[in-house]
Amino acid sequence: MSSSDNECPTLAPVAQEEKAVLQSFEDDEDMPDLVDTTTQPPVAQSSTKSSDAATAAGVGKKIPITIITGFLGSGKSTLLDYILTEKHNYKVAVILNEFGDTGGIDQAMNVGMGGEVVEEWLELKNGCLCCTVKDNGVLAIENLMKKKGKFDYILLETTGLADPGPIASIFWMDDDLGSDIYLDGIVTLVDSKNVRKELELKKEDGSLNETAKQIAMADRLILNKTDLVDKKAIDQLEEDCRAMNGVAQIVQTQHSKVDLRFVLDIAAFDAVRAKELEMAEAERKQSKGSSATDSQDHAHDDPDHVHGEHCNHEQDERHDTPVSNHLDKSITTTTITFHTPTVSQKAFEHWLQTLLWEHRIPDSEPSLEEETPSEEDTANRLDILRVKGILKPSERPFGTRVVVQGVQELYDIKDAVSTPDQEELINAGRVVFIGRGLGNRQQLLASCRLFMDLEEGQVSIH
Ligand SMILES: Nc1nc2c(ncn2[C@@H]2O[C@H](COP(=O)(O)OP(=O)(O)OP(=O)(O)O)[C@@H](O)[C@H]2O)c(=O)[nH]1
Repeated sequence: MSSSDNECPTLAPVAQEEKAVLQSFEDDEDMPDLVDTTTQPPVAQSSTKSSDAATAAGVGKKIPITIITGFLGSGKSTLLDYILTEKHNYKVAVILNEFGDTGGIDQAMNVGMGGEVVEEWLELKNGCLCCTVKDNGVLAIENLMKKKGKFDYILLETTGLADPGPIASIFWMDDDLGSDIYLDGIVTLVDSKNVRKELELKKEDGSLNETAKQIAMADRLILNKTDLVDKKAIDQLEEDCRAMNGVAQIVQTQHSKVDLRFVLDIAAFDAVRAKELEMAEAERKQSKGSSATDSQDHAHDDPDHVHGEHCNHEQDERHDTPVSNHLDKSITTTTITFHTPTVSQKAFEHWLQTLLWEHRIPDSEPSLEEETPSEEDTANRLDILRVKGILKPSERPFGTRVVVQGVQELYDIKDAVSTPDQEELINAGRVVFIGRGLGNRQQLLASCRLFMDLEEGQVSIH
């Protein structure tokens, strides 16, 4: 499937829903068995179209994994619960990626509820499934994969304090795992009532906080708990989220109830279409337009604005609800479009590597590796959280298209499998960057032209 499709694919009916939940284990050797926790009668579905993954329940087929993330209390467990009790044609294995030892049981008890009590689950040792415990995490998944054939979808719920980047990279980049599973997408729950406060939480080292990263890296954003905010505020929140992440599809909901096609089997890391990226850009522009009008007489637009007695807009109901334009404005989405038949992949990668690895927009000057970064450097530091694009490399036979994917410092370029859309036939491609420090677009454009040896007009930025 293509994530660019406006309509998500429909899932086939199931003869028997089977939920595979894993029991907890104390060490890496003690791998749990998959257990059936539910046997429920089939419910008629609206379609009979089957997904590739769903029909690939046997050995030798890749299994999709969806990462479900979001800040504490945003509704991740509620979503898991909802997915597991809804009808679909997947036999789902759930991984709870816990942090610390207090929340695990509560969360595990939330999993797989459908009237029944789930008695067994997998709680990954050492909590956070990030770089420091990557090997354990990989081992756990490898062991899990030995049970292949008993399930055909993996849902991984992160802790609310997780940076989804390292977790995603495990499943996206690990060569051993890569043969068995693929990262289908990152789904981020947003607590519509509290997200603005969460985004204000500062990290001591000046790095981006987890909520910001979770929103920026999402393929799907679920604005949850809309019952706790008024409609105007939730619409504003959607606009603000789109300004941060212009490529994620966004839905508003309560109690994490979403069409399962919105979150499962979205192939976000495979199917990238130029048209889709262009649509994201158009939506973003629309959002900006309405925000600009809105902010003309509204001091909330000032990132340093603090609400208080001096506020001259007490009538604004947003004072009682999440207030507009207080999402992390340092994170933006920027789109580069190449208006040439092809571009050099080698040159592009060179440029991309500097952006991602040196955390700066390169000009002709190389960085001084040994130099301790000043406060100003830290403030201006480029932090690209997500890259998504499609290119036609000049080094390849004409017409060949490649998909560019990046999560934090990792990136991957592989051949596109989708048929080209009109946009891809016309130009050499389009790449979207989401991150902090992308505000100076002219500098970014100049840097791109320099590295890729492009004339004015051969590349544009939005
Ligand atoms: N009012 C309201 N409450 C909700 C909604 N969605 C979830 N909740 C409640 O919010 C609380 C937290 O939801 P969870 O699903 O446990 O959130 P979580 O993200 O898994 O939380 P952590 O495990 O702490 O990170 C629970 O009491 C839910 O019942 C909603 O749309 N509206």
